[in-house]
Amino acid sequence: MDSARSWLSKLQPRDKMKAKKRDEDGNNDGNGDLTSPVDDGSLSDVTKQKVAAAKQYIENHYKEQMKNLQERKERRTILEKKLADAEVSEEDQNNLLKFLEKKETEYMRLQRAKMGVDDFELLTMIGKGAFGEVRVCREKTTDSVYAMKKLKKSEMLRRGQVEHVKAERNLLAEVDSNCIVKLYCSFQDDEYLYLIMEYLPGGDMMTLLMRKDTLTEDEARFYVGETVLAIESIHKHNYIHRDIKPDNLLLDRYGHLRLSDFGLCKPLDCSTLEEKDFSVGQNVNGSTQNEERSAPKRTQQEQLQNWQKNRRTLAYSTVGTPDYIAPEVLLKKGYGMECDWWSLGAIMYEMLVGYPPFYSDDPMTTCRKIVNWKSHLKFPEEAGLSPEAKDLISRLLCNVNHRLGSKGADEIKAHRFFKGVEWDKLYQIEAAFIPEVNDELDTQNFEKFDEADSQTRPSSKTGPWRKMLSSKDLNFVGYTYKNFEIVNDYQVPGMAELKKKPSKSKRPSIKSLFDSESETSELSEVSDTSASDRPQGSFLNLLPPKLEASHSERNLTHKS
Ligand SMILES: Nc1ncnc2c1ncn2[C@@H]1O[C@H](COP(=O)(O)OP(=O)(O)OP(=O)(O)O)[C@@H](O)[C@H]1O
Repeated sequence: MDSARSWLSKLQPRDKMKAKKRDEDGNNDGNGDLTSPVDDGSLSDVTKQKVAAAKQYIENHYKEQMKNLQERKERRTILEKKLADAEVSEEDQNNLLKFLEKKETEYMRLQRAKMGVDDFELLTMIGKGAFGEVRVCREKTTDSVYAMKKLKKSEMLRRGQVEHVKAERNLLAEVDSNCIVKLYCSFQDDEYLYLIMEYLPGGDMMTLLMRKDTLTEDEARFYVGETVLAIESIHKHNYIHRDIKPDNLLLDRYGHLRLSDFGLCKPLDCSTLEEKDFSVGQNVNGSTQNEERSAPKRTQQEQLQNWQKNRRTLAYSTVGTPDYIAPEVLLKKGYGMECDWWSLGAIMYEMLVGYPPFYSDDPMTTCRKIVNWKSHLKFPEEAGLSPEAKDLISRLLCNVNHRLGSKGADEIKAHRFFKGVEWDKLYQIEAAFIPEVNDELDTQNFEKFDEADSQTRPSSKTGPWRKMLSSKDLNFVGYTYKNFEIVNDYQVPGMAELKKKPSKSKRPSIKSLFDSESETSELSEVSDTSASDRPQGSFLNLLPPKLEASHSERNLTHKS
């Protein structure tokens, strides 16, 4: 922090000049000293905002620096240790250490280089949300393929989502887990924020469910299990997702699940409603519960068809779907991590029944049903759920106090629905479905989007929010980020090669000395290894013996 202070004191004279200029312009904001810690009420909002932004910038900068330094030290220690253990001549040892230092310097230079949208070739659109779009893209200098999520700043400001989008970036940058989509870098220009993520070509759970109608319990066990691990990993970092839904469960090329879309939750606005609005028999549209009850009861099949007809429209609408949101979140009563376990229950129900538990054609009615879950949670006979599945769902879709998971994910893992699941092997075994992916740009597992539609959208450059934006917009300070490991793999010539698996020769090759377990596993996340390179094992290993036969039969039809 000492260096932070000296950084600030260097800034002072120029900012004092700016403040003086503002004073002359009649925009007096007090003493004009940006670093003054005393807010005597004379500071303008703009100045306060600048101070906060500078503080955040400095904090991020030094946190990042410390992390880099630490990692650099660790890499050196690992190499030194490996060299000490190996039969390598002193000269080779020195050369390798020098080589590492040279590469480290190159990294630092790369890290300082500014990334921008022009560094990427934009390809097929694979997703559309309330705030922007997601596209496959290719980095021009390296040919590496990524997914680019582009978010409109004006939209973020208008909807008060700035903090949420920062949370998303922070979570992606902070949590390094197999279950979370990996962030490579983030940057911004005047109009947009950009997240460059790994491209997960397996599609999302919404698309899978729309293609399959329902999953078997064995298949659901696999996906619900991986979702449990994903939720657990964000909870461990003290994040709550609040908006877990099938659209946010992405599948990698091997069919394993990763959680995405943190912080951009857009719950239906029920803030004007109170519990009594949901409970006295009148729904938010003014129709009564009796009216709804008197409507002809749909069979499971009819309800499923109706849901599928409306599903995509709901997903791309600006309000989104409330179907998976916990009652306490809807009621804005204050909520904790348990709300994510409710969403898990709703998703599990949809996997097995075909539509979510509180589905209605009108989203506000869905909200009412969620809040009154006691009288609306029903399991259709036709769906034929096992008692274990019903029990788990019922223990997730219930009051916070009784909800499984409120004392940690282990409570859920221990439920009898998961009997036989080896949790620490879940991400290494064969997935329930292996997506068909023909090449790194294949987008067959995604919906087709109308390109013309995205280009005709009005530019925020002309809107009232434009005034608040500039590429140095204070609202978005601290958004820019680069993932060292990824830059490392792709941009430093020779480094990826150095991280390949050890050669089979008895004497370790110089290159193989760079290998470490964590490095190779990280590399396998992004490199083009074939499915057969994954650890052997099968989803069948997870299942209780009596379920195995039915699962393998289904595998024949689902896996091509
Ligand atoms: N890294 C990725 N790899 C592959 N597909 C992705 C990736 N990120 C997002 N998608 C696709 O884009 C869709 C929308 O992404 P996401 O939900 O993150 O965007 P959003 O604008 O925040 O949407 P929402 O309206 O749900 O908040 C996802 O459902 C998925 O199909």
